[in-house]
Amino acid sequence: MNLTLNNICKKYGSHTVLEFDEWKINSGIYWLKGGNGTGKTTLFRIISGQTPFEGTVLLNEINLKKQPTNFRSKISYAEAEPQYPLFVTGKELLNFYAAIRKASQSDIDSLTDLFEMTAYLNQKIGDYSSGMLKKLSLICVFIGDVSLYILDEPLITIDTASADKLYRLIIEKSEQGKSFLISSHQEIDAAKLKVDGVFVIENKKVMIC
Ligand SMILES: Nc1ncnc2c1ncn2[C@@H]1O[C@H](COP(=O)(O)OP(=O)(O)OP(=O)(O)O)[C@@H](O)[C@H]1O
Repeated sequence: MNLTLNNICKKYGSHTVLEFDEWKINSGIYWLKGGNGTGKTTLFRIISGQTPFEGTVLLNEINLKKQPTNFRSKISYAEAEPQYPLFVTGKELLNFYAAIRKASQSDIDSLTDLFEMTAYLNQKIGDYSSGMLKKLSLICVFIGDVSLYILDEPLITIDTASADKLYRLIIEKSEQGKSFLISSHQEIDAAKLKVDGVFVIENKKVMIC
């Protein structure tokens, strides 16, 4: 995996949030640190094709702006605060993801079992607790086969046991050659997950820590 961002500028109105010439990463697990409002979510939204920006984003030479469908099929993005229609059940949402990403039922079953969500799949999402909703979003992000997983604050609201399961899943996927970009305010437990690089956004630029 090779992700390259060039000549990036992102503004909300007249407020410039990101402005840098180049940022590159190769395969690995990367942690994006930083205080509130530094632009982590904005960076993730740019890379996952969720917000307009000036500049170029390439994943394995696939240009986000020129080949958006191909590009997006290589990335799976989990938002910090996932929002889904409240009137659908967990199962309906997962079936939708499975159809789009051509995943097998057995893959979904093993993810729902892992995060102990199988018993709640027939409930409407509106009845889920915030931790259950977060776990459902983590299951969604792991459905299908992509090159790069982008996890925005994956540890918020989930319990320690679920965090440990998430760490193990990240390691397993990484051993299969998948890459991760993870933002977290909480320290990532180095004994449980070894990262290949730590970055921070400072003065609108992504810097290595
Ligand atoms: N849709 C938007 N419209 C206007 N300003 C925005 C929008 N989204 C983000 N911003 C602003 O851009 C800046 C960066 O926000 P962003 O959410 O990317 O930061 P963050 O590092 O993810 O923050 P946090 O850690 O608090 O989630 C902030 O000043 C924020 O107010």
